[in-house]
Amino acid sequence: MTIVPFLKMHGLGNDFVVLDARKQKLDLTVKQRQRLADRHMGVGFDQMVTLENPVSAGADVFMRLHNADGSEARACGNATRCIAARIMGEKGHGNVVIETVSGLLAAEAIGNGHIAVDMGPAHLDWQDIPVAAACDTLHMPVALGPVSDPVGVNVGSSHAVFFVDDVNAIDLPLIGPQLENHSFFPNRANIEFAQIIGPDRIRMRVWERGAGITLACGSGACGTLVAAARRGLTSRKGEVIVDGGTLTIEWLENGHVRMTGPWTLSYEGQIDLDALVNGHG
Ligand SMILES: N[C@H](CCC[C@H](N)C(=O)O)C(=O)O
Repeated sequence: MTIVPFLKMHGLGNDFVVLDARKQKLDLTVKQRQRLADRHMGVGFDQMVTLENPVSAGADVFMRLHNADGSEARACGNATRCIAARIMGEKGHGNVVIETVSGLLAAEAIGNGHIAVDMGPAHLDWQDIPVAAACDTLHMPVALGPVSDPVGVNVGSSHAVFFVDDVNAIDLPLIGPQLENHSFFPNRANIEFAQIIGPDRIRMRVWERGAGITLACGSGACGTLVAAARRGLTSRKGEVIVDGGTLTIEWLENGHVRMTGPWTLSYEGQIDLDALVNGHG
């Protein structure tokens, strides 16, 4: 038996299983993660977060991320707010630094249960997305059915943002997976569809790399605001309205992206990981 501290947390309906591996090492296989992610056989999640002891000085915790398909994710905005809130509770103060494979993320409690996170710099070069061929990421040569000409942004995770007239008219389950796995994205990509509502408001829906349709994607909201500002469609600060709620995103003058929004904890307990991931049937 491997009894592990277990949390179910949510950022605007983007849902996470949080396993605490700070006292005992956890090393799940891809198949075991997929089993845990299964909403019928396991517990279900968009991303799984494993908390580990930090490596870098100044970090309060290390956050490792995996998608529902078992693959590793390099950033997750919604999970970062959840973990920041959790670690703030542990430490008893409102400023924490979360370490990830993509770097150190500083988070701050700003009241009303909201957390602001510096998601780090928005990377815009084609090699940073990454994409298969040299291009200006402001206009990437990708098209499928009714959508074309996305903007590429890497905010720890890779995003391709397509601007559309009506996000509700997009057949996400049809074109989402084809774009995620498009040959132009050698490491796959998160795919956002964005509709400009006003100079500081964007409606966005997402097909997440490794997780499919989710109700929200924090790094995707960051990428979307940066893409819109680069195209001159919005200012550098605005609200991104996803299916699960609203995030405030600001592309700071120093090139970093600041994301502000809520978090939720719905369950706290322990699980027998062996029984759950290996199954009985
Ligand atoms: N839900 C996450 C995004 C996860 C990105 C992941 N799907 C990948 O890059 O593989 C968020 O709130 O930012």
